[in-house]
Amino acid sequence: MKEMEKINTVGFVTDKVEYTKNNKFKIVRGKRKYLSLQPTRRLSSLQCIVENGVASPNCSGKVVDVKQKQPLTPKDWSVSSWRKKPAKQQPIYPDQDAVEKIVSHIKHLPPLVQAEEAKLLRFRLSEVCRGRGFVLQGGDCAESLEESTDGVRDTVRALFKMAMILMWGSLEPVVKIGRIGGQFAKPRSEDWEERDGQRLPCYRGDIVNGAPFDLVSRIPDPRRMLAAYQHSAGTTNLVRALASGGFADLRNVKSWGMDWASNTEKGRAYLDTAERIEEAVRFWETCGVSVQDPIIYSTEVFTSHEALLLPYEEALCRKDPLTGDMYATSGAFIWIGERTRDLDGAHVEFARGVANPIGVKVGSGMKVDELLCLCDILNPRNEMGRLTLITRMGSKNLASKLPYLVRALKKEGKNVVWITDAMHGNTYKTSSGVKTRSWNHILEEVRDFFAVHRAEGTRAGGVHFEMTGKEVTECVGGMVDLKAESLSERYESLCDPRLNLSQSLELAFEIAEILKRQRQHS
Ligand SMILES: O=C[C@H](O)[C@H](O)COP(=O)(O)O
Ligand SMILES: C=C(OP(=O)(O)O)C(=O)O
Ligand SMILES: [Mn+2]
Repeated sequence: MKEMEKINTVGFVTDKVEYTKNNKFKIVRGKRKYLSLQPTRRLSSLQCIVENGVASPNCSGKVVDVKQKQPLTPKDWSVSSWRKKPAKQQPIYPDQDAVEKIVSHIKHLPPLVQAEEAKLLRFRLSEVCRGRGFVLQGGDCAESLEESTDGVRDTVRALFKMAMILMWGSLEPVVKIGRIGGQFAKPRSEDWEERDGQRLPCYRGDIVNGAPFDLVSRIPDPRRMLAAYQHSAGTTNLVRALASGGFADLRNVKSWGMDWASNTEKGRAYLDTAERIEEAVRFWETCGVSVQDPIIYSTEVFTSHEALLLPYEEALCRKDPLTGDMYATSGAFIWIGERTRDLDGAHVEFARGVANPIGVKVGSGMKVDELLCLCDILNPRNEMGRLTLITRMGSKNLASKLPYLVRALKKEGKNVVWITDAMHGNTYKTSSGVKTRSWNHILEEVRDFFAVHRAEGTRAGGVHFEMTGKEVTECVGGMVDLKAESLSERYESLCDPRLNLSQSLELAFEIAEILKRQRQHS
């Protein structure tokens, strides 16, 4: 048996391993050290990360000497333990038996994502937590069951373009997470909606009821859970297909839809950056790295949604045969919303038992003690990559409210990824009652988020947007200078206003600048 010092892995080396026959290896000393700054997706047969005695996702080597694994799913938890807790924001279905019938049916359907995808994302997020990489999470506020293939493709491609811009600025990997393939359930401020004297239940997302303002549409219908499952299956499949081949034509900046940029000096600077990205890709092609190479044309995009509708989430929990842990297979990443993050509530109870990477929205009312408790409940082993905190405080509040939280978590040594949702704290209604957000407020909140982390010596780990690849007219401002009067021209969102493609790209260029400055000063 040959002893080897250091095996290069995705980003780690094990101190010492022993080769056994058939290219299997065992860890002699379990300590891991970070080795490479450039995690790679392409692993050779002997490359592997060992965490908790379990080989990493994508690992084709085999660990023969595993340490006793501690289960990620706690013993005092079950897929239905949330039912004993108060569950906010759940629809009131007229026929509960029909709900349970659909739920039992979904329990027997294939998972939408594999545990391996959730594990891989957890690893990617652990890298961000260690200070390597940046998260880009984005997509619709509320997905539609009527969304077309083109709509999904446009959003994913918008995410790709934004990610390329951010990578250019940060020179770090960008972890792409779509609000896609399951973002169908919406928490609402009001239970009822009134129009012209008629009062109906509010719209709670296509998985619950229909958006049209009529009684039939607004009555919660459990069959929609099945429809949402099927739509999510198709969307997730499309996202995977795009991820494995959708990058190729994006090396041509002309296909980015950046006509809006050519009229101003700032816009021309963006175009210049875009052209430099194109040149960089061409340079590598000249060096012999083919565009057919997966490293150029393939990438990773993970699915995510708010785990709000608990009977549906329960129905899609599956045990990972490799580890025995339970995973929410409705999406790779799930989060708990601002309205349902009560410490003793059903949503926190559900999320604490699944082994996925999870997120929690953090509004300006979050108390330090409350957040520390959430960290303890949701990440009792304080593992990197498990917990992402998504601030959504609004441009008026973030600079004054976030520092206390960041400082307290740093002091307690809590391992979290901080990202900012610069949308939900910035919503307002125009004088004619249309929900909108201003591009300037969004950028302001992002800037403050970076500034707070810089001042506290912590890491701004990413951004979260409601956005689409279409040129909708839902948020005001940006270089296209969208005015409140124009919002009705193409307002398509089923719930909150999204950034359109040009507003999203413009924001990505601004964030890339921040990341670049940060890199140059570090
Ligand atoms: O997406 C988030 C919430 O569901 C949304 O902001 C709620 O909107 P409302 O305040 O109009 O109910
Ligand atoms: C409901 C959402 O946000 P929040 O919980 O932050 O209001 C959302 O992101 O869709
Ligand atoms: Mn929203």
